[in-house]
Amino acid sequence: MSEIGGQSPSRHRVGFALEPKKVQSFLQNSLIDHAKNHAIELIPIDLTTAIHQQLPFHSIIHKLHSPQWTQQLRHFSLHNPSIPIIDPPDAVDRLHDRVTMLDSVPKLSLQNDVVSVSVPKQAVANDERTAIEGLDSVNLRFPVIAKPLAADGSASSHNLCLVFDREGLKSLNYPVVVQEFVNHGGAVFKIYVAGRHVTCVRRKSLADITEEEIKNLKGAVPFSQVSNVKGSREQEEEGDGVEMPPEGLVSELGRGLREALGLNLFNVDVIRDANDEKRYLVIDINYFPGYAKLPCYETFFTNFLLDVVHGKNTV
Ligand SMILES: O=P(O)(O)O[C@@H]1[C@@H](OP(=O)(O)O)[C@H](OP(=O)(O)O)[C@H](O)[C@H](OP(=O)(O)O)[C@H]1OP(=O)(O)O
Ligand SMILES: Nc1ncnc2c1ncn2[C@@H]1O[C@H](COP(=O)(O)OP(=O)(O)O)[C@@H](O)[C@H]1O
Ligand SMILES: [Mg+2]
Ligand SMILES: [Mg+2]
Repeated sequence: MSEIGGQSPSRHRVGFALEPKKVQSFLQNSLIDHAKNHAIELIPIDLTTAIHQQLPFHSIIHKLHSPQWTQQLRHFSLHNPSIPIIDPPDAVDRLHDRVTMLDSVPKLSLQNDVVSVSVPKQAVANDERTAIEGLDSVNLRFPVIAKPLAADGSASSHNLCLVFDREGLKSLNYPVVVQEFVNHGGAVFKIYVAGRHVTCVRRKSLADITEEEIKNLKGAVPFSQVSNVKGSREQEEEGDGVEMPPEGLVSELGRGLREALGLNLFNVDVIRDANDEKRYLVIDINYFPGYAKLPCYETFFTNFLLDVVHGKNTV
């Protein structure tokens, strides 16, 4: 466990401003101990007390959504310009909107003979009418996936729907992004970035939708229920047997997005089109995601913190 009192002056103290749930899932003893072995102390910031009263910190990492917190952080940063805030709140904000989060991807122009990286066709809709207009404007056909425009960490921001026809557009909680649904073999690749460190894992995803299902399914199906819909197929755990993306793609995408977004701590959800194995699509980017789910997250994250300690490689 971290020592709050009596820390040696040579220790680098990192303050973490996180929801209690995230403190529990992320700041595990195994990480705290591993970092401590490298002279780094990880300290949860007490959110009920001003930050300056909890000094010294040599750097601050944060994932909190309230405007009051952001204001407090900006104020603190203004008066303590030598303490790095990882990452800048304005850059983090860009990930809280499902359109702006993907803006950088096409600008990276990641394509060659073997792979291309893009985003699914999509349009923003404020109501049923603008949804229909939006789908027309980008030449999208059903089925589509509807995602809340705000990706602000609220439970509702993860309530997604598959929409099979116009009728299904009636029941959505607007504003949403209506997005091309791409069959991708039931596996999503999650690329985790922590500064210059990048790694990729494969996870279970939505099952593909068959032509038969497209003919038979109607309305809107909230995600959590998709696997219960009659006719939808079983999928393998964790997308077993699905080939991983090339390493070059993983590192280039991680590095390129880190620079373009001006962020150190995020992950990227990527799928591969089941009908075109060259076509990779970025569908989601999350700020300070669940690193603890990575194998050896203690080493992965501490290596990033060591870069911070040595003042290198933060964007
Ligand atoms: O809690 P976890 O470990 O599942 O992490 C969540 C992430 O899971 P992942 O690492 O991508 O598998 C999760 O990623 P997804 O959006 O599910 O792809 C989010 O980043 C989530 O944060 P928020 O609710 O959007 O603020 C993350 O939740 P918080 O832990 O930040 O609340
Ligand atoms: N365009 C898409 N085509 C096919 N499946 C998708 C698409 N977008 C999302 N999904 C599926 O929905 C899941 C959740 O979508 P995502 O955009 O990552 O939202 P969240 O922020 O809630 O994780 C993905 O992991 C994937 O299984
Ligand atoms: Mg996701
Ligand atoms: Mg997300």
